[in-house]
Amino acid sequence: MPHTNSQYAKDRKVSRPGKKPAFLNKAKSKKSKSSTTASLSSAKSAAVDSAPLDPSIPANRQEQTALIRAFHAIEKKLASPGLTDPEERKKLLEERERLGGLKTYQEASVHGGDKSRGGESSKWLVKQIKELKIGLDVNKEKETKKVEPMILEDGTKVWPKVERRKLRLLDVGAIAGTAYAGYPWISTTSIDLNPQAPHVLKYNFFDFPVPQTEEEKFDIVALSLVINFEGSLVNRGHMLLHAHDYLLPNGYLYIVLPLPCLTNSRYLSHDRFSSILDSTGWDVVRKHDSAKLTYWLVRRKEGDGAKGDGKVWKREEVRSGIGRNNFVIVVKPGTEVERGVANAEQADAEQADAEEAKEQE
Ligand SMILES: C[S@@+](CC[C@H](N)C(=O)[O-])C[C@H]1O[C@@H](n2cnc3c(N)ncnc32)[C@H](O)[C@@H]1O
Repeated sequence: MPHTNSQYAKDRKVSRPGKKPAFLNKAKSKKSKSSTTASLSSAKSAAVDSAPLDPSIPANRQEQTALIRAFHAIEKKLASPGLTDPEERKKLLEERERLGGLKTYQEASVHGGDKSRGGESSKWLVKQIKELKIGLDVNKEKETKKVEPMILEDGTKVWPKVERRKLRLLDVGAIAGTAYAGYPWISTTSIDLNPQAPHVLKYNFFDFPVPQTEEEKFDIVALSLVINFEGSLVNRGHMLLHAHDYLLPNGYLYIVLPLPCLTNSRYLSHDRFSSILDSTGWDVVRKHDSAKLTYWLVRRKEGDGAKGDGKVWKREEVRSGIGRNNFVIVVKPGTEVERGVANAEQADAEQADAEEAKEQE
C-alpha cells in the first residue's frame, strides 16, 4: 500500500503555476456579510445558467473566492440531515456539476500549495523532520546491529548493504498527492475522499485500513487543512483520536489549520487547542503561526496517555464579541464516527463567519 511519489516531483513543478489560492487571498477592502452573500449568489446564479461554467479554475480572484464559497455551501447542504427532498438534492448536485464539480474545487485547493504562499505546508513539516531527526532512531538501531561480511572462496569479503528505512508518512486529504513528492527519503501514502491523481488512494480517513504490523505503521500522519474541511464537529475530534491507530509508538501528527480557527473563534484558542491535543494523547513538539495558517507538530504520549484521557470536549465559549467565527472541535471519545450527518445550518454559519474573518484580516 505505501508508495513514494518522488516521480511526481516533475509534474508538480509543471502543474503549479504561481497562483495564490483564493481562500488565502487577502481582500482589498473589508467586506460585509452581505457582499459575501452577494458574491456567493452571483456564483450560484451563474451556476443555474443552462451552459456549464468553464471547469478550469477562474483566473480572477473574486471569482475564485465565490466559486469556493459556492462549493462549500452546496457541500454543507448535501450533508444536511434536513435534506430529504430528492428534487432538492438533485438540484444541488446539478448546481455542483455546473460549477465544475468537486474536481474544480480541489484543483483550486491544489493551487494553495504554490510558491506565492511560501510553498506547501509540507515545507514547514520537512524542516521540523530534519531538525528533530524524525525517523532516524529506527535507522540508528539497524546501524548499531553487528553486520557480518560474506566471505567468498578467494577470501574476498562482501559486506551486505544496510538499507536505510525511509520515513513513512500518511498524507490525509492529499488531493493530487504532490506535497511530499520532492522528498525521495519520504515514503508517502496519500489518501483523499476525491483523489486527483492515480497514485492517491480513494479513502475516507475513517475507513482507511489500520496497519497491523509495526513495519506498516507510519512515522507521521498529516492532516493539513483537513480538520477544518470536516463538516461534522465530532468527527473533527475523532480525527485526532483516530490518527493514533496508524502511528508507531513515538509517531507524530501534523496539523495545519487556517489561523482564524484559533485566533478568532468563539470556541477555540491556541490554549484550548493545546489542551484538546493533550487530552487526546498528544504532546505538542513544535508550533508555528504564519500570516494565514497555524502549524502544529505533536507526538504520541507514552504509557497510559497514549490514546488520550477519554475526556469530552464540548463547545464552550473562550472569547466573545462580534465578528468572531464559530470554528470548534468537539471531542467525544468512544462514540461512533458520524456519517453524512453534519449540521449544515451550523456549519454554513460557521463557514460564512470564518470566510468573513479571513477577509477582514
Ligand atoms: C482543503 S484540502 C487540503 C489539501 C492539502 N492537504 C493542503 O494542505 O493543501 C482538504 C482535502 O481533504 C480531503 N478530506 C476531507 N476529509 C477527508 C477524510 N475524512 N478522508 C480523506 N480525505 C478527506 C478533501 O477531499 C480535500 O481534498
